[in-house]
Amino acid sequence: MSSHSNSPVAELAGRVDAVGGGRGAISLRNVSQSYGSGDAAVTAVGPVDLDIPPGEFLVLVGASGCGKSTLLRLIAGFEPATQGDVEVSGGQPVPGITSGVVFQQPRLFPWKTVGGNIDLALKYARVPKGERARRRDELLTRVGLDDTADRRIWEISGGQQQRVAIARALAGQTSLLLLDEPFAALDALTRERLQEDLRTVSSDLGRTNVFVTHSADEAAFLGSRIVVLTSRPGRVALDIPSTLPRVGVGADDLRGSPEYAALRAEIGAAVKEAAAA
Ligand SMILES: Nc1ncnc2c1ncn2[C@@H]1O[C@H](COP(=O)(O)OP(=O)(O)OP(=O)(O)O)[C@@H](O)[C@H]1O
Repeated sequence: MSSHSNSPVAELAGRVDAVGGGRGAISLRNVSQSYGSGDAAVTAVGPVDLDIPPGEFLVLVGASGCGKSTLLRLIAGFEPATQGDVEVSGGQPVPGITSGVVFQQPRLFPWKTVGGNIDLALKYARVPKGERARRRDELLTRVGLDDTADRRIWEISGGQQQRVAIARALAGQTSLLLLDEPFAALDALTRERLQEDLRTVSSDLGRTNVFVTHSADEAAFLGSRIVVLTSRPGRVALDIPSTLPRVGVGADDLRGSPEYAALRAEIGAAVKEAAAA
């Protein structure tokens, strides 16, 4: 078991979305995204074909500017693809409904308290008013932020703010979590701790995760499958299923294992090769 197997975030995962009916599945068919027109047109990504079954922890990795965030935005439904079909849970992606999103910066509402940020997410998730306070406290307890509901956002650390952002994403109880370099701005220790919590969460059945990163370390540690993108326009250069165990081994043991080292090296080499191609 991970050293954080009983962590609050892990417990929370058990409550998010029942498995079944293809919820959380992602299908990308011949998907491309371009910006601008004429000589100024830029194709950011594609064409990409990808099937992500429910429960997968897919890491998208590639050099800066290769289109990782663009692909994530298409899956979130923030913008329509210029070409191809994007389906989530068997239909069109709908922001805030078919997925929860965590960005590099927590993007919390600074004028609201910690609890107020979660309340708003519960409201958008159409959780009945009478249930919101209980659910909010439950979420905060389970991301390790007991007794912070009344704190202002600037009174808590960056790592704590990112925990609030994760709780907020989970408040919607979506079967898909999209994470765009969520730990990049954090110190190394906090980053490792949150990676461990997230990995433990993901080993619970039911939720699909798509996680964007530059880091081969992070990709090897987190992914049940790692997709390496080419340089812009990002296409699938390599699709690597991870054989690392997702439960039953501690984070330190995993990070110290030769299998992890080999996977990390394979990803690192593939990213370099794909960026140069
Ligand atoms: N709204 C937009 N308008 C014009 N160009 C865009 C837009 N969004 C992205 N691009 C371009 O598309 C390309 C891919 O950008 P994207 O942010 O998806 O890459 P990325 O792999 O996530 O980069 P990084 O790792 O640096 O965050 C870049 O060249 C970027 O400038």
